[in-house]
Amino acid sequence: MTEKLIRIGTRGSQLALAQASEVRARLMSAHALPESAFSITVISTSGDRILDRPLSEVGGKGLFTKEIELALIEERIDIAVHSSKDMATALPEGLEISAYLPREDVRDVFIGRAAPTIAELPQGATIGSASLRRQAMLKRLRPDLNVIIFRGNVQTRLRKLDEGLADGTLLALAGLKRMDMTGVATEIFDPEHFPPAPGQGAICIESRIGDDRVKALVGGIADAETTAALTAERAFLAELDGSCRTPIAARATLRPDGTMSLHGMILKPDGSEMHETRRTGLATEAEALGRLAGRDVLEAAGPNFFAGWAN
Ligand SMILES: NCc1[nH]cc(CCC(=O)O)c1CC(=O)O
Repeated sequence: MTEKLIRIGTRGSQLALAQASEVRARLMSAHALPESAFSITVISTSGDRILDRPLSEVGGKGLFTKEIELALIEERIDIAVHSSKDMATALPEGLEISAYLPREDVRDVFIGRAAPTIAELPQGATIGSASLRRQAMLKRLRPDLNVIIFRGNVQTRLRKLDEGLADGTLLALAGLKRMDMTGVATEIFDPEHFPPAPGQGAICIESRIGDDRVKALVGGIADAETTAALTAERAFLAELDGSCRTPIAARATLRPDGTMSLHGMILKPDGSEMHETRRTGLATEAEALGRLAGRDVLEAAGPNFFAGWAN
C-alpha cells in the first residue's frame, strides 16, 4: 500500500513514546506493514522545556503540540501522535485530527505518600499538581490541603514525591496503564464525582488535511465510539472557549442503543464554586450535545463567574 516511510512525530517522554509505539503497532497490524515502514521522530515541545511555571501561565493548551504541529506543516513528519487532552480546540490551518484510538481508562488516580486516599490525608497535607482542574476539585474535597504546582512528565512528578516535595500527586490512570505503572496508584477516583479532563485517556492522530495516504492508513485504526465521545467533550470545551485557565471536566459515555450521556463541569480555581450538567442525546449529535452542555454551565455560572481570574 505504501512504499514511502511513514514518519511519526511525538514528544520524547516515556508516555509519549508508548503512545507512538501503540499507534505504530496498530497501523502495522491493520495494514500488514513491517516496523521498517515507520520512523519515529522525537520532538521537544515548550511544555517539555518550561517546567517552572503552571501550565495556565505559560500558554495553556497547545504547549505540548506546537512544535510537533510545525513539523507536520513543514512535512518533516506525516503523523503526529498526541494525548487528546493536551490538544487545543482550534487546530493550526491545514491540520486535522484524522483518528482517535480506542480510549483507555478515563479515571484519575491519587498517588499518596502520607496516606493512600485523599480522605485520610492529614490536615494541611501538601499535594502537587499542575492541572487547574485537579487542583480545584481537590480543594473542593479538602479545602485544608496545600496544593502546589507540580510540572514535568510522569517520571519527574514521581521523583518529586520521592524527594519529599509533596505528600501526594494526581495522575491519569491511562498514562500509568500505558507505561505498565498502575502499581503506583493508591486510590482510583470515581469519575462521577471526580470527572476527567475532556479527552483524557484518548490518543489522537493529527495529520495534514489532504494527505490521502495518511488518511486511508489511520482510518483503519480509528475508533468510532471514542470519536463520538471526544466530539462531545471537545465541543463542550470549545463552548467554554477552551481556556486552560478554567478548571473544566467532561466525560461522555456511550450506551449500546446509540445514545450518549455527557457530564460536564466547571469550577472556580479555589474550588469554592462548581457548576455541572448532565445531558443525554444521540451519539450522532455529539457536537450539539457538547455545545448545549457548555451553555448549561455557562448559564448556571452567570457572567461574574469568570471575572477576576480567567483570561
Ligand atoms: N498533560 C500531561 C498528560 N497528558 C495526557 C496524560 C495522561 C494520558 C491521557 O490522558 O491519555 C498526561 C499525564 C497525566 O495527566 O497523568
